[in-house]
Amino acid sequence: MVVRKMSGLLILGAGGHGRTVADAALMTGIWDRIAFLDDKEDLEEVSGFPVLGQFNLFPRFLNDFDGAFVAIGNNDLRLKLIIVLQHAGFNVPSIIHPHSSVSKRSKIAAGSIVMAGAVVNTDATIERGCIINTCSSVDHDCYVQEGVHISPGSHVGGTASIGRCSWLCMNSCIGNNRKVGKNVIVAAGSIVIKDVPDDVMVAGIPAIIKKRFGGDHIEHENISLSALYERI
Ligand SMILES: CC(=O)SCCNC(=O)CCNC(=O)[C@H](O)C(C)(C)COP(=O)(O)OP(=O)(O)OC[C@H]1O[C@@H](n2cnc3c(N)ncnc32)[C@H](O)[C@@H]1OP(=O)(O)O
Repeated sequence: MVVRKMSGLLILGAGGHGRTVADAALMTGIWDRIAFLDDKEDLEEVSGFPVLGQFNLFPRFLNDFDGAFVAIGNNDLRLKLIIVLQHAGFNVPSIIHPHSSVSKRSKIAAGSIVMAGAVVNTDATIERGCIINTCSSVDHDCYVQEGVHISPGSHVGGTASIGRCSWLCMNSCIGNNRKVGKNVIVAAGSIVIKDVPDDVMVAGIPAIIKKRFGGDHIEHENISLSALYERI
């Protein structure tokens, strides 16, 4: 008889996104024991899964779980926490929902999730800590940098690139070959037909710049674990 090894997954963030991550993880058949950490006080259980304490307790659980995953919607914070976990020695997996379609020729990096109904096409790269949310698509040869969230129903045409920590809100579209900068928000339902610079919010059809942000990017890899943790 073949006995399949199952594993425990610790999820940081017990909100709606966290519970969706738990669901996807269980659906893969790779994980069979889920527990959460969450900074909400006195939370002991969500959807039948235990909440073991607040985020800062994570080092305690290094030997109790085979993987740890960050399920926080804020792109910058999600990426920082993933880096903290990796520096602390945790295995941070990627999670691919079995009802998504992910090309064998694509790359899905650590801490990224591809949700149900999503498509990642051939030779696309999804870097660390991205959310490829429900029924979205990232087409051939795209490059999606770290910490990006592609919201439900959004589509990225072939050979486009999306910069670090950008957020494509629901039902937005990025034209093929377009470059979207870092720390960009593309508002819901917008269609991007021209390249978008860093640190802006764009909206509409065609999408135009509506807001400009400060541009406070942190080079995460170059700062120490303690410095990173202080920033969280
Ligand atoms: C599983 C899940 O649930 S994943 C979560 C998915 N969530 C989403 O996709 C969030 C969707 N929310 C949006 O798209 C919001 O509109 C946001 C986040 C972009 C709003 O950003 P804000 O900074 O609050 O924008 P604000 O309301 O100040 O609007 C600024 C300007 O953009 C315009 N604008 C905002 N959103 C849109 C939009 N979707 N389409 C067109 N124009 C828009 C406003 O009309 C305003 O224009 P004006 O300056 O000419 O008057």
